[in-house]
Amino acid sequence: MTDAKLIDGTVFSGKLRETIASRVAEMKGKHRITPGLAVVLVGEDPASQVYVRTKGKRTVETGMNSFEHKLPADTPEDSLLLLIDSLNKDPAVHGILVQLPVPKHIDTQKVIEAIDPAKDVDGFHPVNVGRLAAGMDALVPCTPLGSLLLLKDNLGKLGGLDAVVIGRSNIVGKPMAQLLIRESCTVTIAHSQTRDLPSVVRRADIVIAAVGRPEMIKGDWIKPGATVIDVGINRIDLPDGKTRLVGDVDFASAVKVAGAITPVPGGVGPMTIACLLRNTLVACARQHNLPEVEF
Ligand SMILES: Nc1nc(=O)c2c([nH]1)NC[C@@H]1CN(c3ccc(C(=O)N[C@@H](CCC(=O)O)C(=O)O)cc3)C=[N+]21
Repeated sequence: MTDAKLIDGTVFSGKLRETIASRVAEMKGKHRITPGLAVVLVGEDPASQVYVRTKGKRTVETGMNSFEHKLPADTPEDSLLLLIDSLNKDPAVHGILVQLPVPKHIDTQKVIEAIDPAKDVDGFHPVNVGRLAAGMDALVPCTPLGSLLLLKDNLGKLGGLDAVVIGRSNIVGKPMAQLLIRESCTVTIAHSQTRDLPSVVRRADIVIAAVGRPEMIKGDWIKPGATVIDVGINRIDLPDGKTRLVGDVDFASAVKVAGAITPVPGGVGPMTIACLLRNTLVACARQHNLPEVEF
């Protein structure tokens, strides 16, 4: 059998960002509105710093305003909540993202609930979680949304397909399952207590791997021809002291069996950032009662 088709998230996200940039230009030209994204980082975690820098760069490239707020690791919870309140009220800010995880002395749920749901471009606020579950217009979490766009680009209509989502987090697993239900897939959510995970995965036309365990899902778990979306981003240590990024899927064995598969890096990761910009544009349009932008 020939190897699986590679689903190129770098190329696809680049095209998506070009589309977003042209809508932003139109919004600036026609309506004199520049969409703005505020990103808040608490602490100095090096991976988070790199990631926030990339987001800021992409935001500006797309023609939007980027507002970065870097706070020390010992920032009191109250100060963070006050900053969020001021961003909620700032008319130049249409989207707010607080980089997670936040330091342990800060209550993550309190932070999420402090963000105005209309500006919650992560889609983590209970109002957006509920709206997605109820099939209403919502701001949808970026990683599941990016994964869905890749699936639709590869498979077209998803109705009737068997999808298995491995992982039940609020950030990926649960919203991913909601999106797949909305597309009329038959959805199974697997997790650490699922019995005989390999045989559950073997049923699936669509496999979404979001467990956070390096290379856990093996090729012989995959139904031949299935589409595999690897959401995992794990940095592993190599014997020579260097590090390497790997997904939750054992790529070398899965690529022999799957019909199509996302690589890590260069798969879902870049789509997450593109969808963040997409959500900022959508949020901006809604806040100004402009016609919906559809992607
Ligand atoms: N409130 C919040 N929202 C988030 O969306 C959020 C967050 N907090 N905290 C951290 C995680 C992580 N995350 C990534 C997004 C893109 C890449 C990405 O573009 N990765 C590239 C390159 C990775 C590399 O080379 O390091 C790739 O996979 O090809 C990675 C990681 C969003 N997160």
